[in-house]
Amino acid sequence: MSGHGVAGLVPVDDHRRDCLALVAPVTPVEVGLLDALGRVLAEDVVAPAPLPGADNSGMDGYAVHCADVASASEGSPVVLPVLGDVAAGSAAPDALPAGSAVRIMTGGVVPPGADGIVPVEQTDAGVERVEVRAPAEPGRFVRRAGSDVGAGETVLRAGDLLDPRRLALLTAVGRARVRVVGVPRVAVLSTGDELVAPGGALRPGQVHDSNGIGVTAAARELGCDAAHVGGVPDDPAGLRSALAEQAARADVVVTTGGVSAGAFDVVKAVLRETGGVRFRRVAMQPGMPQGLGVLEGPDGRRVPVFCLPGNPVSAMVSFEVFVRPALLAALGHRVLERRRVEAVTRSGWSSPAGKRQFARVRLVATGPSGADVECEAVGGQGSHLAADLAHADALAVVPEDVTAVEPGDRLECLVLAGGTA
Ligand SMILES: Nc1nc2c(c(=O)[nH]1)N[C@H]1C(S)=C(S)[C@@H](COP(=O)(O)OP(=O)(O)OC[C@H]3O[C@@H](n4cnc5c(N)ncnc54)[C@H](O)[C@@H]3O)O[C@H]1N2
Ligand code: MOO
Repeated sequence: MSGHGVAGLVPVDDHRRDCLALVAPVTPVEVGLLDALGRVLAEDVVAPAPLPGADNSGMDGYAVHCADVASASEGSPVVLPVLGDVAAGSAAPDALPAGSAVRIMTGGVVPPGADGIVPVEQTDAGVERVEVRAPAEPGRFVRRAGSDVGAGETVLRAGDLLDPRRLALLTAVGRARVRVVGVPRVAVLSTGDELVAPGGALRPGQVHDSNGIGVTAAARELGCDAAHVGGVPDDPAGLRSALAEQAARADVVVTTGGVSAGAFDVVKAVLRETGGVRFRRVAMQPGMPQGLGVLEGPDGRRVPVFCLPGNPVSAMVSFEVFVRPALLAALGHRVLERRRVEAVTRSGWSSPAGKRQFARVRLVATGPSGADVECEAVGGQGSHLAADLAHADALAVVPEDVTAVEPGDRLECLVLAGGTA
């Protein structure tokens, strides 16, 4: 324990570090380029040939010897015979003799000997002979071989995130497939006798299993192959067999519920028996009770398991703070953090002593340029207020030693996906 701790509570950063230590990037796989979108590159990519592959024209016009058209002007054009056409994709043209021109299109290979391009707008657009009405500058509008990428140049490195621009670059250097970090299979087990599958009719005391959908969707949003394995009743035998099944096939297991001090907190009871899972109280609100560890699968498989508290806001915020970075690390990402903005709060609220609070806030862009950000609390901070979480743009981080947030205070906010600022 470090810092201003409350006895028995594990600091948020320590728990986060322990969660990250449980995961490693998934074994790489080779995929087609469109399947690599949003994935992390698992190899360095070297361009085998230069880009462009040859000197080519940057304009539709005529390739010429610049010396031939040095005197050309509107009033006194130079007339040259046109020996042929070079389109983008045409075979490499023959050398251009002095005193002649070829019609060339953007991307067409500049014939050897030609050292400049006259754009078609500065000519009469002739087909057999052309009237050139302006001089050409040597090298102007010629896109040199290798000016974009040199042969042997490393264009992307292992660890780079593949976005559309990078997929286009990989294609340009000749790739159709690429090695990327694999996708973790994430199994989400929500637990509780009171849970009813989405859309099911509720008897008094029952709730719809919103954590199952919320946590599974949050894992999918990152790019994981996540499945909601179902609401598991508070029955030790049933939970044991559900966990054993997932330990045999999943790469990461996430449970929700059953980790506090209740008489039926079955996740804690069952996983404590295995010895591979620790339960602790983390110095945060919401999300105090947490479990983490490893499930032993067949053939020595070791599957990280994260046990999140059942309260709906606690489950989602715990995912955000602990599981999201761990899954991003499994996906090979370098950046594991949400974007942070500093915001001046318009409203005040209380925060528990000795706990880092992740408060649901709405962000408001202010100032003449909209670059300043203010925030205000969305509703209360109770762990059952799931609608407020759904309406929040960000989680404001209230430090452990702050018990009252006052209007005008400056807070660091983790910007959530779909937020407006
Ligand atoms: N005596 C104590 N009671 C509680 C403590 C404590 O330290 N001592 N901690 C509280 C805190 S903090 C939290 S957070 C919760 C965590 O409880 P569990 O992880 O054991 O979760 P459950 O008891 O199973 O459920 C809590 C709450 O959340 C609802 N829930 C559960 N799963 C779902 C789901 N999949 N979808 C929607 N809602 C769900 C459940 O119905 C309960 O209302 O414990 C406090 N208590
Ligand atoms: O700390 Mo529990 O996670 O809110 O209410």
